[in-house]
Amino acid sequence: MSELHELCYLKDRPITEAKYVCKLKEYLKKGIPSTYTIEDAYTQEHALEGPESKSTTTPLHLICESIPEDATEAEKEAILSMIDELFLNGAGWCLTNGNDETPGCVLLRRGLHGSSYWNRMVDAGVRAELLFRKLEDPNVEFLEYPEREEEEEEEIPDLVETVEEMEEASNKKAKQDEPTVRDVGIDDPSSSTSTYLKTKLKYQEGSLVTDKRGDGVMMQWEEKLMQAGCDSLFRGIDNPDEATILNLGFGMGIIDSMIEEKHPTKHYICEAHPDVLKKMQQDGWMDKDNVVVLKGKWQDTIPPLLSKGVFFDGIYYDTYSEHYEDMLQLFDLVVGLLKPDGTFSFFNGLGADRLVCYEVYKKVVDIDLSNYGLSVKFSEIEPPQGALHDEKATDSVWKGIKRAYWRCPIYYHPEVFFA
Ligand SMILES: C[S@@+](CC[C@H](N)C(=O)[O-])C[C@H]1O[C@@H](n2cnc3c(N)ncnc32)[C@H](O)[C@@H]1O
Repeated sequence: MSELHELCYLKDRPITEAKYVCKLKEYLKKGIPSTYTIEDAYTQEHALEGPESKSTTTPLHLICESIPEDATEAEKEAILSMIDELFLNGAGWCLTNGNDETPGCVLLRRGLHGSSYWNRMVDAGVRAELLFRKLEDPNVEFLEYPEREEEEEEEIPDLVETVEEMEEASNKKAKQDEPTVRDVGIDDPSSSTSTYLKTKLKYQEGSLVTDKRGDGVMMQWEEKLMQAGCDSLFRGIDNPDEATILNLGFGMGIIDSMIEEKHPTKHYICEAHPDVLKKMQQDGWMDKDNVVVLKGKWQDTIPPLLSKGVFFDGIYYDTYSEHYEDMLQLFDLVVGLLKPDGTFSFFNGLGADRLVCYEVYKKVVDIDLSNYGLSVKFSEIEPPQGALHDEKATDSVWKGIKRAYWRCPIYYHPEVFFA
């Protein structure tokens, strides 16, 4: 094990600035990467060759694992400085160790959710996500690093990755981690809309799933979340008989049935999948006087409404196989279609496969909406216990479903309105 890793075990108490932060800065200045893992150190120490280890126990993981329960205020400050220093030097907030835990997950397991350490992880995630967006933006030009003078060159240990390598690695990781609106797996054919729309669907007891793989598109256990969504759409309306509502994504029609119970004047439903449209036809949705079914992708059917003078009291968004980028495009339409006192809400599954990512996206969404003069308020809803259990548990809601798309102990229900 390297000296850097030894330091991050925080064994020598009290933990002080002089003993720990200064030493850490020294190691980082020497060129030891902030992402140097104990697995890398082992491989180097034993001069091993072979495939690189996939698990990455970084210095941040070690610190999060080692924070003493009885740390004094001064010690906490020193530990936070160490975390800051690591982030300043490119440490990864979402790298996972052998137990598939990010540093934030380690804190959560240790009961440190909501602590200052936890907030540091979330803030680093938000910064990384916003920076990644800039790196991807073709309109942003980056200055080249100036060539260093020969004589100035210091000897750097061969552990150091080049800036390009570090950027490339972090970009690759960030792309993989870009959340979907509903968390579909990377290997899932439904992770692209065009493939999803060609995938056969099946309605079965309590869920709508893809026919062959059994991926959950929508599930009955989300009823409570849909009820919260429906209530939000009518939030600012005194008389529901004068309400115009838009729902994007019919699925099992759970939220649309709830909306209908409130008798809105006009209820627009946008749906793109042929099997879902067939079901809507069978169940009489096309024949309801107040219902307008927009057949096709919202990207095609909603923009024409902008020039038709249609405005909504409530807009709900819950699709499948779409990414956060799609949602950003939707915000352009929402600002044009929402009445000044209207409410926009959405199924919030952004990053919902781990709490730290979920909280990062909670902040990112807030920042993005503020660019449109919109504010978001989140309320907390407890998902049913069975949603948190794996499919072997008797009360699991995931029985027969290929992959759970929900793993958070709390649902952050969003209500968005003009600030
Ligand atoms: C998770 S379900 C919606 C569930 C719904 N909230 C409910 O209460 O039952 C997602 C729905 O969005 C539809 N969808 C996916 N992409 C779409 C798009 N680009 N435009 C319109 N509908 C889409 C899917 O076919 C699916 O019916």
